[in-house]
Amino acid sequence: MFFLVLLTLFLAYITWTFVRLINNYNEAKKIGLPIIILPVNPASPLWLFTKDYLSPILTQLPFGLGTWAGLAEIGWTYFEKYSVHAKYGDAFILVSPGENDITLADPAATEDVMRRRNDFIKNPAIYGMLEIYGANVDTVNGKVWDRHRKITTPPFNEQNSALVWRESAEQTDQMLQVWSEKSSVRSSQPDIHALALNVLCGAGFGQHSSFVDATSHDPTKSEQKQRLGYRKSLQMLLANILPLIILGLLKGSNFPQWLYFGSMAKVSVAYNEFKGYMGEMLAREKTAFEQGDSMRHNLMSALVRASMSEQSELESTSTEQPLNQKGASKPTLTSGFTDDEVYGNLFIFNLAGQDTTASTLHFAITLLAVNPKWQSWIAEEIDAIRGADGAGTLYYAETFPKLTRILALMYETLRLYGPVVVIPRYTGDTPQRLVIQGKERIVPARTTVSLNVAALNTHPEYWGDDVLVFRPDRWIVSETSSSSSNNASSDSSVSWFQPVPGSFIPWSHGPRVCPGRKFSQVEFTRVIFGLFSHGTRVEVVGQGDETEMDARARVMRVVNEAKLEVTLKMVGADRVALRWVKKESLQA
Ligand code: HEM
Repeated sequence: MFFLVLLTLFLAYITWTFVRLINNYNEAKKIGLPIIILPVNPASPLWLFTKDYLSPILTQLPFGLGTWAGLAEIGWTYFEKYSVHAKYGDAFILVSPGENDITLADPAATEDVMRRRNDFIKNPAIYGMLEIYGANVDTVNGKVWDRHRKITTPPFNEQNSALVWRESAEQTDQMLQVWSEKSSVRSSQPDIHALALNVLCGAGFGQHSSFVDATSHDPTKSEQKQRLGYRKSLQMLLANILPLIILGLLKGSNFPQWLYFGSMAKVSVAYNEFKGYMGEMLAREKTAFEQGDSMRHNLMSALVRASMSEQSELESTSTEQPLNQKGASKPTLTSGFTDDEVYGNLFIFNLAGQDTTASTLHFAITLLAVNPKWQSWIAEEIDAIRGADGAGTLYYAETFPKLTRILALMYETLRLYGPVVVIPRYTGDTPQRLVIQGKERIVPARTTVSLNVAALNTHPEYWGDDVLVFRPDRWIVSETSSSSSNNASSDSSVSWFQPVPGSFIPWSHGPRVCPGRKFSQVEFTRVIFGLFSHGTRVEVVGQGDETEMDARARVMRVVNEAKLEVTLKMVGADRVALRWVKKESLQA
C-alpha cells in the first residue's frame, strides 16, 4: 500500500513536471530566441540534493544527451564563461519545469535591464531570503526601494572612505607582519576574510579590532567581553549564510526555537546575540543624534543620522503622523527606517561587503604570486607614490586617486574572477518589451532575465583575442607623467580603457549599482598598496621537487576550479602555500 502511494506521488510529480516543461516551452517559443531545454528545475530541492551524484553520470551520456546538466549547476556561468553564448548567441532561453530564464550576454540589452529597475525587478521569492534581520535596500523594489536607497546612500561618503582607508592600512600592516614571520602561508583565504571583517567592523560599526587579537584595544573587561562577542557572532553568521537563510525562514514560520540543534542552534545563538549588539549600538546612535553629535562616520552612525533626519524632516512638514506612546513619530512608508530596517540594512552591508571584497583580494594576491611581472608593475607605482610623499602621511584623499595600477589590477581580477557571476532580474506580473540583439521581444510575466556577468566579461567582441588572459594593463590605455621619467610617477595622469556600456558590470550598473563600490575599491587598493611596499613580494611555495613553473600551473588549477559559494571562492584554498619576502635590493 505504502509503495503504491509512493509510486502514485512519484508519477504525479513526473506528470506535473512534464506539463510545466511543455507549457514553458510553448511560452518560450513565442519570444523567438534559441532554446536550451533543462528537464529539471535547477532550483528544485530534489535536484539540489541529488545533483552532485547525478551530474557526473549525466555528463557521460552518449550523443550529448546530458550536457544540459552543466547548465543546471549553481554558478555555471563562471565555468562556461562566453562558450555557451558562442554556440547559441548573445541571448538564449533556458527552459525548465521551473521558470523560463533568458540568459543575456548582449551589453545593450543588459544596460537596458539594469536601467529599468521597476520593469525588471529583484524576484521577491529569491531576494526575500536575504531579509535576515529585516527588509533592506538589497531585497526590496519600487517605492520601498526608493526610501531605502535614499537613506542608505549618504553613509557611503568620503569621510567613510577615509575611515576604510585607515582601517585597511592598519589591518594590512598587522597581517603582513604575521605572514612575513612564516616560511609558508596557507591561511591566506581565512586571513583576508578576517581582515575584511575587521575593516567592516571598524568602518561599518565603529568597532575596532586588531588583526591578531580582536580584544587587544579594549580598555575594560566588560567592554572586552562585549566586543569579542560582537565580532565573533558576526563572523559566525557570515560564515554560515545557508544555515542562516534557513534559520530566517524558520523564524518567519514561527518554528519553535528549542527544536534547533547542531549548527542551526549555534547560528541561532549568534543571530540573537548580534541583534542585541545592534540594538545597543542603535540606542547609542539615536542618543548621539538627539545631542547633535555628527562626528562619527562609520556606516551605522551615518545610517541612523540619515534615517532620523528623514523622519525629522517629515515630521516638520506633516502634522498627520501617527504617534507612539512616547510621542515620537513612527516611521511610515515615506519616512525613515524602523529598527528592523536599520538592522536589515546594516547586516546586508556586512553580507554584501565582506565576502565580495575579501574574495577579490584573495584572487588578486594569488594571481600576483603566479605572475611576478604584475607585482613589479604595481610596485613601480607604489614606490613612486611613497617616494614623493616625504612626510609619509599617505592620506586617503591624496593617495587613493594615484593608485591607478592597483585599481586596474582590481578591475582585471573582477573581470575574470569577480565574486558575482550572474545578476538575476524578474518581470514579475507584467510582460516587458526588451530590445535584444537589435530586435524588440516581449518578455512574458514571471520570466527571469539573467545578466550573464561572467560571459559579458569574457565576450571576445569587446575584450579582444586575449580575453582569458589576466592582463591588468589592458585597463590603462596611456599614462602620462609630469615629474618622472618612469610611467608610474606619483603625478601621472591616466587614460582608462572604456568598456562598451553593459559589458563590464562587476558592481552592477544603473540605479541599483552597488553602493559599496567605492568602499571596496578603497579597501582593495589600500591592502595591496600596504602589502607590496618596501620591496615586499609574494611567491608560490613549491611542493617536493616541483619546478617554479609547475608550482604556478598547479596554483592556477586551484584558482580556476573556484566555485560559487554565495560568491565565487577558491575551494580548498589551503592547497596554495605563499611566501612573503622582502627583496633587499628593491626596498624603497
Ligand atoms: C568587490 C566588492 C563588491 C562587489 C563585486 C559587489 C557587487 C555587487 C553587485 C553585482 C550588486 C548588485 C546585485 C544585484 O543587483 O543582485 C551589489 C549590490 C549591493 N552591494 Fe555590493 N559589491 C561589492 C562590495 C560591497 C560592499 C563593500 C558593500 C557594503 C559595505 C556592498 C553593498 C551592496 C548593497 C547594499 C547592494 C544592494 C544595492 C541595491 O540593490 O540597491 N557591496 N554589489
